Amino acid sequence: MVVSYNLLQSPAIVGAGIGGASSAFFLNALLENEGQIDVFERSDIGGRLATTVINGQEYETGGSIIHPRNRYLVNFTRDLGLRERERPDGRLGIFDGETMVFDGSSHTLMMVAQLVWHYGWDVFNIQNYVKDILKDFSKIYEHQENGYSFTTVEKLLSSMNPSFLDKMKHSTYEEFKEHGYSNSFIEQLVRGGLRSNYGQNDDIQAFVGAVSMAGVEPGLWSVHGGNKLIPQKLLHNTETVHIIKSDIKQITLQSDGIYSLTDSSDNSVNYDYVIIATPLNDDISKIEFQNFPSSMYSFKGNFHRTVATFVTGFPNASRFGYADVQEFPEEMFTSCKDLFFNSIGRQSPVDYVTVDHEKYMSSRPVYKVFSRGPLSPENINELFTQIDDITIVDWAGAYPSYSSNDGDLPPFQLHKGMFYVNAIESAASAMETLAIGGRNTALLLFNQFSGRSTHIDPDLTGTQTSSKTEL
Ligand SMILES: CC(C)=CCC/C(C)=C/CC/C(C)=C/CSC[C@H](N)C(=O)O
Repeated sequence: MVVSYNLLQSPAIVGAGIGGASSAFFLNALLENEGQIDVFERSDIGGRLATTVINGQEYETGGSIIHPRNRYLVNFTRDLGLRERERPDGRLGIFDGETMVFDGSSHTLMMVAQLVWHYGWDVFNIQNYVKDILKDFSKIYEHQENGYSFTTVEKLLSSMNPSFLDKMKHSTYEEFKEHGYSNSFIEQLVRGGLRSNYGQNDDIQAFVGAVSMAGVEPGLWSVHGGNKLIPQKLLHNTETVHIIKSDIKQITLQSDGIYSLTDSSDNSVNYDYVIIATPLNDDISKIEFQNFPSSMYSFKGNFHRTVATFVTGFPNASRFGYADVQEFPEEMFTSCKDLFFNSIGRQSPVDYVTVDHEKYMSSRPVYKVFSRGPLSPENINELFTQIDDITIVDWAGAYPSYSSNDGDLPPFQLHKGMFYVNAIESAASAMETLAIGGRNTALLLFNQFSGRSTHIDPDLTGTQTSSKTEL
């Protein structure tokens, strides 16, 4: 099919993280490298891709990781000439607030044996559970290859499998209980993973619970040099992208249907298409909407606060029942719902390489503690001894605060020519879901202005979409 289009103005993308960068990348491909895409980059770049420098070395602030079946992130990493970061081996432990209820070995086979000893067949069943969901989830890649786009998160999820919507209406605990998993498996491994990945407990909706379980599988990785290199290089390598360093504080709908973007210095620019790639939730968004109809979605949901406390020092081994600090696990999950911290993990710098392992082992260890609020000096002294440095990153907009029944989801299309990448975070917040949201908004914009209405909200249930490649 030949599509003719005439985009008179540059479209604007507000946000230069993974969602904004993938939106720009895919839109550029759809526009066949023509024209200009204005990307507004905030001055306070933080969020999931930020890094924290301690003692001259850079560490990932958030917990963002890549699953080998995250097609976009894997392809971006390869195509941008980036590579997987090497990682020192690590043991997993689970602390229930009193004692260590699981203490894993660093040897994979031994660890599997220990998991089976503790949790029985649940260990194998969870792998099949995640595999089955990932199989359906992967259908989105074919839909997007075929140029299909969705105006709502519900329609996008249903195109993968209508049952995904049901998962948003009950809790993770209920989901795994229904599937026959034991209480100890759910309360220790599932809850522990959720507390580490999303700072929340197993009472939140089950779709995010499933994504979190994909996030505790073996074989996950980050990018050498930092995950932030993906959006940075994506934007840099896309010739038609014009980066504007500016904080957009207001979007006004004019009487002629044009969107006027105003920044913190009161400069305004007009666009007929805008993609917003930053969370709009009331409690963290600084963007105000003017003159939009009252029927436009209102962003009442909150974002979850996670504090990352980097401690250079030694863990207080005896507090956790260890005779020696060497026995302390590299990654510690917690299973107690109201414990003052969510997880503790030994950190390696973003440029860690195995050949430097001895240097890494002989230097003072750096641990990252995730918690819901700031740790008190007593908290830190309970967890660590011989402390050299404490660096605190208060991450107000880590991921949405989920509930057990997330019904009212924000749409991808907020207004005729205004789209919203981060709507997808209401289903599950992860780098890959944001890349999918980014491509969906690029396709929506393109399909809309080129009149391809059959490619907007198609009913794909029961159809096997062809694998025809069409960006
Ligand atoms: C629906 C399922 C089971 C998977 C979808 C594919 C997907 C998005 C996998 C990502 C798994 C992952 C790395 C989860 C970690 S939690 C998110 C993390 N905090 C982040 O910010 O990336």
